[in-house]
Amino acid sequence: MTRIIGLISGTSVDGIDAALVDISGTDLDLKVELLAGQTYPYPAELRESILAVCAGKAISMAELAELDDAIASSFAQAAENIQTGHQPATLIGSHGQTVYHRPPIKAGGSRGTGESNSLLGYTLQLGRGDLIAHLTGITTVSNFRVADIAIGGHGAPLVPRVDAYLLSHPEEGRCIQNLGGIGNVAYIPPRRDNWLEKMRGWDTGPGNSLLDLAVEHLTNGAKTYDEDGKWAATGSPCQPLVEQWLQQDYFHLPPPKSTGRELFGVDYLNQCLKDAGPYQLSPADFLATLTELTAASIVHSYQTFLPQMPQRVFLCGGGSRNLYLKQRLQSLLKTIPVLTTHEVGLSADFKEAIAFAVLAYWRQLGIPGNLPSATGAPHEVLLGEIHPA
Ligand SMILES: Nc1ncnc2c1ncn2[C@@H]1O[C@H](COP(=O)(O)OP(=O)(O)OP(=O)(O)O)[C@@H](O)[C@H]1O
Ligand SMILES: CC(=O)N[C@H]1[C@@H]2OC[C@@H](O2)[C@@H](O)[C@@H]1O[C@H](C)C(=O)O
Repeated sequence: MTRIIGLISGTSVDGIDAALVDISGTDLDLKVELLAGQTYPYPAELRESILAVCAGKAISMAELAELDDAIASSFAQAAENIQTGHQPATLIGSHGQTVYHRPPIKAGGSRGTGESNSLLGYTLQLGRGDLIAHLTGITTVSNFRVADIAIGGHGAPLVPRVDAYLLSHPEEGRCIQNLGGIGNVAYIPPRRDNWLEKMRGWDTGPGNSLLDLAVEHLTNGAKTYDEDGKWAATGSPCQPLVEQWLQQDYFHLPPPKSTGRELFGVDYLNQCLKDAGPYQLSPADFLATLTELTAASIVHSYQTFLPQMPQRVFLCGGGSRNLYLKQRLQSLLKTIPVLTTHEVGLSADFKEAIAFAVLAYWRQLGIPGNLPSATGAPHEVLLGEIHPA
């Protein structure tokens, strides 16, 4: 058994999710016990700087270096805090903070952002692992995405392989739907025959990113999200707008595929606001319409790209607390029950942090972490760079 800390700040940039876990086994016998989970909000100024860079602000190399180390220090502090009252951990898996993600393009294809001709993807997670290792005195694995990207994969999503071993079922096909800033799905067929090869995974598109940006816009920054989806629930979706927005290229791109705030960010929201102009929607109707787009884009992607629909859908990530979004997903999925991973014993809030603890553990054991059918990489590969303390 190994005691490990998993750390991630996702595309919502709401803070650092830290999980302290005990891990044993390797794949089908993999066992994870969550001892502590906590979200540590970024200092407001640091969050602002990160969001500005994510939105495309140009900064100098000196500023980049400062940002990298400010993030690493916050991650190290989160690792220290999560161990309070527990026996110390011997390993950290730190995802870091994504500030840029560019999916690869197939020859002759387009990634939809039209900014480069190179074929490989590129991704940048800040919060350097060697500084986290130095500050905590704990060996740290970081930079998980780059090895998959270097061989032609998207480097995302990476959690599906962990989902496979923690959430597969002998008879039931399952979708594990993360609703972070960006949404992503892992489809796990029943655990028989070549079930792992039959798995699928991809980024479904917006999770909370458009909703959060809209709430910030509509409240002049007073609120950052719609708690439990209460505001949106008082509105009604504008169906013609949803249909129009569903025409967007990304939703029709076959998986494997990945995306980020580069696509579903501020510019995207501004276009949505523009499109909504002629309909004169109330703020609640606008939020309900964005929620409907989020739910419908997810369900359409299952209907279009899965070999068969799952028997149950399990939500995780902050958006699983948005009851209106959950209700819309349930309504569109009709008889397929929509639950949360919490209901099958895995924290819906800390699953991503737990996953990076598992990926660090696999890296140390020499076990590959990517699932080629989800990242599009040509083969399995070891993920992460090890920084000894
Ligand atoms: N009670 C709640 N009601 C509605 N939405 C919520 C609630 N709690 C959290 N959220 C949403 O969840 C978001 C954070 O989710 P999460 O931490 O899973 O995202 P992330 O890890 O940053 O993203 P990603 O998975 O894309 O990397 C918040 O920005 C907010 O929109
Ligand atoms: C580049 C990047 O940080 N991608 C994130 C993002 O947030 C959700 C979705 O887009 C997913 O692809 C990924 O994170 C999770 C942890 C993953 O790799 O599975």
